Amino acid sequence: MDTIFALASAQGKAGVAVIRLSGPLAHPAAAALSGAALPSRGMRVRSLYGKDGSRLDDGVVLTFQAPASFTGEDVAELQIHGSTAAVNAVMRCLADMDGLRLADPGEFTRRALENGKMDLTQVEGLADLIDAETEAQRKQAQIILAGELGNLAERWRRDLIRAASLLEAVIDFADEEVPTDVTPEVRQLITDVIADLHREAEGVRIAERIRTGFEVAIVGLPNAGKSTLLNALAGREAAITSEYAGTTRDVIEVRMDLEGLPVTLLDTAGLRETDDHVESLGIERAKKRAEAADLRVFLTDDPKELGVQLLEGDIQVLPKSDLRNSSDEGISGKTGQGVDRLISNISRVLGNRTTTHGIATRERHRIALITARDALSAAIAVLESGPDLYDIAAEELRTAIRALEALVGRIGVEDLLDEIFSSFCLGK
Ligand SMILES: Nc1nc2c(ncn2[C@@H]2O[C@H](COP(=O)(O)OP(=O)(O)OP(=O)(O)O)[C@@H](O)[C@H]2O)c(=O)[nH]1
Ligand SMILES: [K+]
Ligand SMILES: [Mg+2]
Repeated sequence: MDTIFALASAQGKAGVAVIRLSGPLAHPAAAALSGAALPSRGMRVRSLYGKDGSRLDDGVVLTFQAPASFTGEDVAELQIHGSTAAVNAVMRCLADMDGLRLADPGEFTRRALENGKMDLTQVEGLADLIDAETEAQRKQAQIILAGELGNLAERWRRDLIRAASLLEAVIDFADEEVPTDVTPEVRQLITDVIADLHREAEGVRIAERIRTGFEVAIVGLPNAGKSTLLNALAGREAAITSEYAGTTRDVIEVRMDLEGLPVTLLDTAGLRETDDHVESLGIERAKKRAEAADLRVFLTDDPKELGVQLLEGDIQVLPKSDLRNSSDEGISGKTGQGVDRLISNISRVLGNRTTTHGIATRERHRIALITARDALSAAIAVLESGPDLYDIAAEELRTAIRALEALVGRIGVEDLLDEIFSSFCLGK
């Protein structure tokens, strides 16, 4: 096994940079750099030296002993000054050592997976945590990273293995008297797992939104003030505004952290009949994106004049409140009036939806869950037909068990790994 190394902290200037080494030569390499032996686990303040004996930098050297490390291998971490030149000097020195090479993206985590330090869902949770920008994303990622989906899958798997072995027992003793009828227990075990799988699969859509962000479209007539509102929400001039009706054509996206929820705001072309070819293309886009969005904010006095229907949860606000008599109604992107209220309305609507989801977060999870669920439903149907078909029911159970094993990466992971790790940054 190669010993790998990489910059574990971000590129660029910083107070401290962390270079991580993992593998059989991690400790000897760190010792060679620091000019003296290191404890098998511990922390030392050391100067680091190049091959020619010149001092490269001072730092802290941490050693972790296999299997008690992130990767499960011997690991060393060099905490040095976060200077591009110092990092480069130390990295060059490591690259020159026999048996050491630069890690591929995600390779530390891949080793952790291979050494059983985490399952596949936890690897995904780690990737999500590193990508997390909002509170909701952080919390969701940490639940998965803690292994809760893996624990659930393990519990389902145990129940299904028990159900399968009860069936096998009946099959094996087909010609003899079976002491008790096992089907009620088998059916109970299976239906309980089906209910759990169903609930988790249903929750993925929302969890996926927390991961990737909710889309909120601003919709209205031309000149309603949509782009001005977008800019007020974004706190910057993301979209062109002007007194000309039909200014916005392309959909303009602004990513925001809305009270902890990741939201992509969409500014769209004003809806109207038009002979302008380009504008009508923009209006087509506006309609499509607004329809697909998780939530629509209608900036209008009357949704009917837009020819659209308000769906449950959609928000209607009266435009240009600064030009109206009653001051507490409506919104003004120009003065900022009502903008905070709109933000809390959006996050309340989206927040209400996020309370229902479970632990599974990805389309990959959903596919594994429904594959298992459908196999179990088939097993239940077959069970009704009596003992002759128990072997078919048992086969359906094994299909479900395999799907759960794939979920946590116990089987069939190789083809998935490259895809998952391609999203990892170097040094992770
Ligand atoms: N008084 C007032 N004027 C506004 C407000 N919002 C926008 N305006 C003005 O109304 C005009 C249109 O604003 P935009 O933000 O470009 O409107 P829009 O809905 O994006 O227009 P299109 O992209 O053409 O559909 C501009 O002259 C803005 O300065 C507001 O809240 N109050
Ligand atoms: K305009
Ligand atoms: Mg506009």
